[in-house]
Amino acid sequence: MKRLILASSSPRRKELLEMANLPFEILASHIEEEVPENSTPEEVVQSLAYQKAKAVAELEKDAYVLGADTVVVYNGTILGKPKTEQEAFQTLKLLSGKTHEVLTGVAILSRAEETVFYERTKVTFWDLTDEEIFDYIASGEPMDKAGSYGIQQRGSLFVKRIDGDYFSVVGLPIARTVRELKKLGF
Ligand SMILES: Cc1cn([C@H]2C[C@H](O)[C@@H](COP(=O)(O)OP(=O)(O)OP(=O)(O)O)O2)c(=O)[nH]c1=O
Repeated sequence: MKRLILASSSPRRKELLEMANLPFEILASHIEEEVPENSTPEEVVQSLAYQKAKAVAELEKDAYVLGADTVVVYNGTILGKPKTEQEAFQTLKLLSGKTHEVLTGVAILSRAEETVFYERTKVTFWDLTDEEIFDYIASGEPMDKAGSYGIQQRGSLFVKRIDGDYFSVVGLPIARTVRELKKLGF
């Protein structure tokens, strides 16, 4: 029986992986994430997912360890979690009425093998009024989320169109992840 560890403190990733009906443990790594310089957003999410999984894989040598990372990309720029409410406002103002991409990188590592991939989802927002943005920030929802919104909560009210895996926007492309786990013998 193969052991699977989710290297994440995200309750959303835990819930999504639970849908797979595979037994797993959780061991979050709390590493200092190092963003590789001069790299594309696709490389960044895969590298960060790898770093999160690697930190735990080094401690748990007989397990498969899954790490993931989600970013929002607009106009080639990565928009991560907002550091301040002002930054959340600027981000949401930027995304208003436009289409952005959400990239989630996933790494599954064991001593013997590794799989790293990413999924891209395009999300189009309605035009947002400043009042809508202020109210949303006051709810506290944007602060721990890439791109300053959560599509699974009140952020859903901003979404006009989505093209790609919804669950990848929430934090883990579960269908692809399960397919990759099956290839690894789960
Ligand atoms: C765009 C978007 C992001 N998010 C979340 C997913 C991720 O949890 C978070 C991006 O931060 P991440 O650094 O990817 O993950 P995390 O810090 O929450 O968890 P861990 O590193 O321990 O695995 O933003 C949503 O919940 N909904 C959304 O619509």
